Amino acid sequence: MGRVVSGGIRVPRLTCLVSDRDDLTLLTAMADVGVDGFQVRAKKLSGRLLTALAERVVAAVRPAGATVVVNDRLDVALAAGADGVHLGASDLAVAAARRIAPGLVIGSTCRSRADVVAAARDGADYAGIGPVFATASKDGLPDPLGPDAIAPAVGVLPLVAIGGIDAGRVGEVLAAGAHGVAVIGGIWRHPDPVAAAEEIVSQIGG
Ligand SMILES: Cc1ncc(COP(=O)(O)OP(=O)(O)O)c(N)n1
Ligand SMILES: Cc1ncsc1CCOP(=O)(O)O
Ligand SMILES: [Mg+2]
Repeated sequence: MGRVVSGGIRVPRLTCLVSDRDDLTLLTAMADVGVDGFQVRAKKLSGRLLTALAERVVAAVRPAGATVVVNDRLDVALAAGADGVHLGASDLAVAAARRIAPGLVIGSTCRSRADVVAAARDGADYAGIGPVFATASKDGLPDPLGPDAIAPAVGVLPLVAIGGIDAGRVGEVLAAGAHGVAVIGGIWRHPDPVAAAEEIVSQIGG
């Protein structure tokens, strides 16, 4: 499902964000139905516990070929043997992460085409663009960008849309030019998270 974008790096089409509060026993089933990316995002865990969580996620989904990225922490991504790291505005700078880890997948949070251009210049592999829609999963974000913000940012890096995305909204963000989507509530707050993930996979198609 993921496609090679450069240097052999596959940027996932569907990234499921995973925290320590989620049912980790479902991860292998999600990977088996086609979730090709997982992001370990547990903001309150110590480095040690976050590493243990990331190792568990890697063990659960790597056999199916899914990519695992750690949110915020390059050191944890390296320690856990993850494929990459997702960096936001208050994390290590993309350029510094790229110097330290030439072979890792690096994602960068972006809110505009200018952000995406800067992320590409600094060595990012993909841009996480959002929040596209309103989200209940994170406080303190700027107003939703709306799906119309995607098209102007296309053509620099693969865009992974995030924020309020579920199976019913995947179509419009992909039509706007997003390469993929990243999801919390649309999977984990669904009564059947594996079925919800499979439905998003089917909306993305091959
Ligand atoms: C794919 C993707 N895009 C954006 C984000 C947001 O990352 P960040 O700005 O670092 O905020 P937190 O997730 O750390 O709260 C993301 N995690 N993934
Ligand atoms: C971490 C983050 N950054 C922008 S939106 C978001 C949360 C996405 O969660 P959901 O898929 O439940 O809207
Ligand atoms: Mg972050």
